[in-house]
Amino acid sequence: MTTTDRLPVSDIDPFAMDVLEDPWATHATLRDAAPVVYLRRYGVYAMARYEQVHAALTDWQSFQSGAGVGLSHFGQEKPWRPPSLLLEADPPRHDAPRNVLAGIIGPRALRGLREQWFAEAERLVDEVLADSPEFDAVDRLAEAFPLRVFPDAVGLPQEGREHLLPYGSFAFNAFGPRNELVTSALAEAGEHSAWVNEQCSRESLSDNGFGSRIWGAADHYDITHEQAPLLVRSLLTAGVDTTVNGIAAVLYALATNPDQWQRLRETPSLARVAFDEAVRWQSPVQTFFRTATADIDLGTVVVPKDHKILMFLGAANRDPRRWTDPDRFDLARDPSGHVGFGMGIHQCIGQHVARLEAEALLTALTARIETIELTGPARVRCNNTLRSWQQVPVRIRAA
Ligand code: HEM
Ligand SMILES: O=C(O)c1ccc(-n2ccnc2)cc1
Repeated sequence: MTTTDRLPVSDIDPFAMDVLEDPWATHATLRDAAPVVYLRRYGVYAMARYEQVHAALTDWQSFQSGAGVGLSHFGQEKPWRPPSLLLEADPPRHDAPRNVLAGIIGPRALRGLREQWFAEAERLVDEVLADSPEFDAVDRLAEAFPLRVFPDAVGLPQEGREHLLPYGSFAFNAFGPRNELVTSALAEAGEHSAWVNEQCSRESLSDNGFGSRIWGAADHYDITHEQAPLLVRSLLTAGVDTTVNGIAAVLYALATNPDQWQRLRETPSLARVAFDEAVRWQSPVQTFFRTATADIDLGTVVVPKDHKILMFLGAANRDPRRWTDPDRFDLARDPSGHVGFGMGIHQCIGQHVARLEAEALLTALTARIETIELTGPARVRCNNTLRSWQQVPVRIRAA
């Protein structure tokens, strides 16, 4: 780390495979270096402390999303696909799409799905229990459950759903630099993208699902008919990979902290707290970028207009300046205020879907399983944005 005119400069590559595999030490280095560190390799300004990340997330006027929330600056290079109407938009363009989606996947809208998703979780856990007591929790639970409930809730046809995970994985890699994670998936990305785009059309979507309700919002002039397919695309991009890795995170947390698993079994109503504490502790979405709309004077540093700022959500969620014993997964903690779902006007609109899926699965598991423990090393699947799990091998003992 060197400091030129008080701006700490670093040659750290946060998108290197070894850092993506195990980011925590790099986060500590960045946090301890300074409130803002210039990453010379990418020419971006990194924030890893809770205070600065929270401030950037809640100041959309200075830290815009409209130039993209990845490394690429949409004003300087062509986006790989038409920009998101929510994630990659600022007010006022951001507002109507956000309000429409809030009405369709917000907490009230999900009430009708609770009973069905809880029943589906019980069916899945019964099936897993009927097989071997040793299995991969990523394959049998973290991937299986979201894929059982979410595509149906959107109103997708059965055919082609295998495109969802690889499409999402590519989209999350595409927020980062064009490294091997992007180039190695380019060939197949076109096919996944074509299927996803096709599902966004009105005729692809079954009645009364999230997708047809988005088209209904266009019929009521809440958004235009040109915007409707892009809103459906947001759901297809965001709706699976995120929850798969959020659920993998909470299963990994519980399998590696038996005392916390027992605490959850004694008090199953802690299921939602357990999920949010896992989102804080692992941060399934590790980073997002912003772009300076003007020279931003941060006291120690001025971020020049049009430069990218890299916000380390995962580092902020483990900042000892904000959290007591931050590296510990602890159900006694109140995790509210974590930035794992972002903060401010872009705060995750799908967090309620994610929490409901996790609550349904954890409730089914705590009722049926006495113990869950790791039987071997868990394996990370490197991704430029997601903390993604390849494998979490567990052994369970039925209750
Ligand atoms: C564990 C699961 C999830 C995590 C950790 C997560 C994380 C995040 C984060 C950090 C943001 C803020 C982005 C920013 O500030 O630039 C965000 C926004 C968003 N999320 Fe999620 N997400 C999850 C699940 C979902 C799901 C299941 C959906 C859809 C069904 C979804 C839809 C969205 C949308 C549309 C936005 C953009 C909101 C806006 O810009 O107004 N997310 N999410
Ligand atoms: O509009 C899109 O394509 C899009 C929207 C949201 C996400 N996202 C990230 C974390 N939670 C959701 C990803 C992609």
